[in-house]
Amino acid sequence: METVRPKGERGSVYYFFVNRTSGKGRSVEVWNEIEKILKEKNVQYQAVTTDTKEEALEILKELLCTKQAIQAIVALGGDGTIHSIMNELIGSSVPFSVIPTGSGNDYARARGISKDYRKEIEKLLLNEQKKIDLLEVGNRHCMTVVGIGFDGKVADEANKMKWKRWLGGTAYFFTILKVLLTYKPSEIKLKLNDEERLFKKVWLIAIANHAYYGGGIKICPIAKSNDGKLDICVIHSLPKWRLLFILARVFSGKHVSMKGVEYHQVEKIEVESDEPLFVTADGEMMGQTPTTVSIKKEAFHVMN
Ligand SMILES: Nc1ncnc2c1ncn2[C@@H]1O[C@H](COP(=O)(O)OP(=O)(O)OP(=O)(O)O)[C@@H](O)[C@H]1O
Repeated sequence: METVRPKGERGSVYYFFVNRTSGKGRSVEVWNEIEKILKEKNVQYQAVTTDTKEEALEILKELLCTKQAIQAIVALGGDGTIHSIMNELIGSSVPFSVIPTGSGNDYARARGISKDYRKEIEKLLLNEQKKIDLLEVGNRHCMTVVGIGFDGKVADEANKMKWKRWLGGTAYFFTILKVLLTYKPSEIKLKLNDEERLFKKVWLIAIANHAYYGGGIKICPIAKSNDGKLDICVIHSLPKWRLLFILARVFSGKHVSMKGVEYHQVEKIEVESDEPLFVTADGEMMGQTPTTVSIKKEAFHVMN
């Protein structure tokens, strides 16, 4: 860790949490460039470079306990890094920011946060803040999308893949095709706010705060994190071959008008299934159904 003094409020420090494992090891390269900019601009900062989330969260926890004046916590990583840091930060008023260096970067994609770190650092130094909604799933929070069913299985397989980080977004695409060969749809009971619905053959349920997951899949194209709503996409009652047509249109978000696709906006959803299904949030495994997801309005302070 290195500290450089100061600009802006005396004693306020920007903390950069650099996940060495995200992307293709890109975080550290990007961090080295960012550090040069911060030194040029005489910005007060500290870097925390970590190989595991446990290590990062322990340091973050200690930092939040010290009452140190924190200007912002900035993550260099992908959606998994954002997920773990956000879950630790929630409840504090410390603002969060991200420089996307992961393989999927769906949070950044949805919010228009670019990989041009120079531009993002300029924005960061303006110190403008806003509050965004989060999804609450069990005792965790999610920034982007909760995936249940087929996509939960895909995320599980993709996370196990050693070569995921070398393929980037394409990793998810290949995994989708692999899971498609064996996956069987399930019977699902949904409670959408107070309305109960039974679906006989559900392939997937996506519950979104932002539009994208899986490295650019625009599953809930109109999802926004400032509307106090969960966007829900249910894909059901289709033969397997028709899923390929949906897949072909989901990257542009045009699948929502297709047969077998239902779209809802609610504040709370409860999901029960005839057999346990994987539940993921921000691409990280959360557990299995049954589960409840609700919106937490303006629950998180962000800077970009
Ligand atoms: N601060 C951290 N330092 C080290 N490892 C972390 C940290 N936060 C999370 N991790 C772990 O690193 C893994 C990979 O990180 P991340 O998901 O950000 O990168 P990615 O998989 O390349 O990007 P994306 O999720 O956008 O596809 C996560 O699944 C998580 O277990």
